[in-house]
Amino acid sequence: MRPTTLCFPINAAGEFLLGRKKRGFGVAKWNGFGGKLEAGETFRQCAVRELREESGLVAKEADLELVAFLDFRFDTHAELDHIGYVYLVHTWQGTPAPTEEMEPRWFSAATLPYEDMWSGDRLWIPMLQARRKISGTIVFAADKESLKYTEFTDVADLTESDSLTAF
Ligand SMILES: Nc1nc2c([nH]c(=O)n2[C@H]2C[C@H](O)[C@@H](COP(=O)(O)OP(=O)(O)OP(=O)(O)O)O2)c(=O)[nH]1
Repeated sequence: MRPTTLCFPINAAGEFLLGRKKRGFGVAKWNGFGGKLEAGETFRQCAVRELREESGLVAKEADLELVAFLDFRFDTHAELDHIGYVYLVHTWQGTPAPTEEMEPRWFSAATLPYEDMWSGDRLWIPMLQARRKISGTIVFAADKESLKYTEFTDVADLTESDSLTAF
């Protein structure tokens, strides 16, 4: 699968904006806003575009704080393997609006709906809430849902890799 981006808008109260996905990969799950890189796009361009398309929020590339690099692997479905860059978004224009793809809602840090999120999220999202920057590997089992293996490393600094935009 193509490389992906994922944005989590955070408001002044520290709440996370999540959207409940109405279609596609991860349907019915709550998640941040993101999707696959399009040809010729940089990761930040993709992140800004997906955030706007899925939540209605308009952010500038410079307002995205890169906080994680995640390597998603599928034990028995290698065609689904992909990487993702994760951003926190502190500044934007507009207000969250439901779209045909996503229904947005604010959640306090302590009440994220992990039971209706990707199964690895409860492991790494709290690291981001603790203001850590991480690089991680998440291996899903044959059911494409449960976790087979995870590994997370703190990193001092993160930069998008240009080589990953060639696909
Ligand atoms: N929180 C979380 N997000 C994940 C995980 N795995 C994973 O791909 N994502 C994110 C990365 C992307 O933002 C999104 C997958 O991309 P997508 O299928 O929605 O891409 P898209 O919008 O371009 O595709 P589509 O709607 O046209 O099918 O899900 C995970 O384990 N946890």
